[in-house]
Amino acid sequence: MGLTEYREEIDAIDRQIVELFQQRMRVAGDIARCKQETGAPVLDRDRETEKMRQIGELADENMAQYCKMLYNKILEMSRDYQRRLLDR
Ligand SMILES: O=C(O)C(=O)C[C@]1(C(=O)O)C=C[C@@H](O)C=C1
Repeated sequence: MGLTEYREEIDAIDRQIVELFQQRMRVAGDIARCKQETGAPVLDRDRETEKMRQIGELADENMAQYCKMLYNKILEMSRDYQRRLLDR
């Protein structure tokens, strides 16, 4: 495979990432509305700790560090989106 084919492969992967990321953010929005009803805080430290542990388990050993960096960012954006929706 050459550069063009590799880039096409990356483009196809990015289409999936964008779609899945948006799906995840929409579900985070649904969770925000649940939290609004119960008055629960946006940040759930225990859930995030467990999530980061899961990610470390799911990832290949040489990718775990990068997957955790990615999820730190994803969780930050998820909380940001929830706070924006809830206006808090
Ligand atoms: O599980 C929740 O309570 C969520 O709000 C979702 C989520 C996530 O994006 O995974 C976001 C914020 C919380 O701190 C924990 C997890």
